[in-house]
Amino acid sequence: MGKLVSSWYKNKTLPESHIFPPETRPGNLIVPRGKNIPVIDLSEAEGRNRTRIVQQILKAGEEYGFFQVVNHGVPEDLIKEGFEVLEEFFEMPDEDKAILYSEDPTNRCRLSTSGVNYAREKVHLWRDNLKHPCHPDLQDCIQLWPQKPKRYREKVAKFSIEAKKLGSRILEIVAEGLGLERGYFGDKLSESMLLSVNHYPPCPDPSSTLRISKHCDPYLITILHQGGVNGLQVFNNGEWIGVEPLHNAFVVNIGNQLQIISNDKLKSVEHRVVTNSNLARTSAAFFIAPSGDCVVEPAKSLMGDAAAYRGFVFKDFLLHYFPNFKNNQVVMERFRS
Ligand SMILES: O=C(O)CCC(=O)C(=O)O
Ligand SMILES: [Fe+2]
Repeated sequence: MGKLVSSWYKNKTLPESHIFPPETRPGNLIVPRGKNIPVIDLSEAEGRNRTRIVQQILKAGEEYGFFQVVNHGVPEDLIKEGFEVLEEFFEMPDEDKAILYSEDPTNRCRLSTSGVNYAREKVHLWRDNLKHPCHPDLQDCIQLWPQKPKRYREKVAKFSIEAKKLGSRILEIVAEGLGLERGYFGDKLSESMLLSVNHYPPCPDPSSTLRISKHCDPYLITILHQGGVNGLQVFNNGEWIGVEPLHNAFVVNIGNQLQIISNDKLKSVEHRVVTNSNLARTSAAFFIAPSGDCVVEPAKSLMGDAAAYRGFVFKDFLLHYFPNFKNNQVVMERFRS
């Protein structure tokens, strides 16, 4: 519990345990100006401009693996109240948070620090994290969630229902763009949803550590709200580009499973989060994922001459992903045909 960055960071210099080796330090934190991931206005998705929106999303998924959506239909006050309660959670005194602290990666609802397996890490990340399921059975999942702050369950339930709806809407658009039936992703391929809340305190030496080191998300698609503080960077054409925090936007990124199902048409792209010396940052990632026993494989109609991947059971993907996530090529190579 005392290991949470938020419990000890004040008035400290960066400890040895959080200093990255030179080759993976972020070093130069300045990202090129004027380079951004596409911003897509979803208010037009249901009207006569739908085809254009479908094309924009597909193009963004092919070129960047990332895009932002605005006018997405999730009510602003619901996002605001959801975020308030998530921030309040991390501001609670240590004794209130201690009940949920765990270093066991198999724990379904847990507060932790750094990466998935603290004990096995050589260097630790500058982040604390709260993770729990929100779907398929919300009522069942809620029983696992924090009981404090008092409004946590109510506000986060509302937020996660909306995030799931938005995810389903985007997956329908993606299916349409790929020439698949609209409900292609609707069943087992998107049966689960995990909420991962990152809290990153201000850091005394941003050039030597990271909030999250470079990785691809192993799931189907991620719906992320990055709060109002920057730090998220996406690797594109040999350089890191910043993802600007836009008022009332969600960031969407293609997970490894969507790259596989699309037979490499859509790209799951590496991203990382750099630290900041004066501001704390809280972000909420909703990971939409297949059920553990779901078979994932390239869609038949997208295989062309050959399937780029063999079929596998999703839980086997995760078993291979977590020990290898630092190298996306190694992760994906195992499942290539
Ligand atoms: O904090 C962020 O903006 C991104 C977090 C992220 O990449 C993740 O949780 O997988
Ligand atoms: Fe991520």
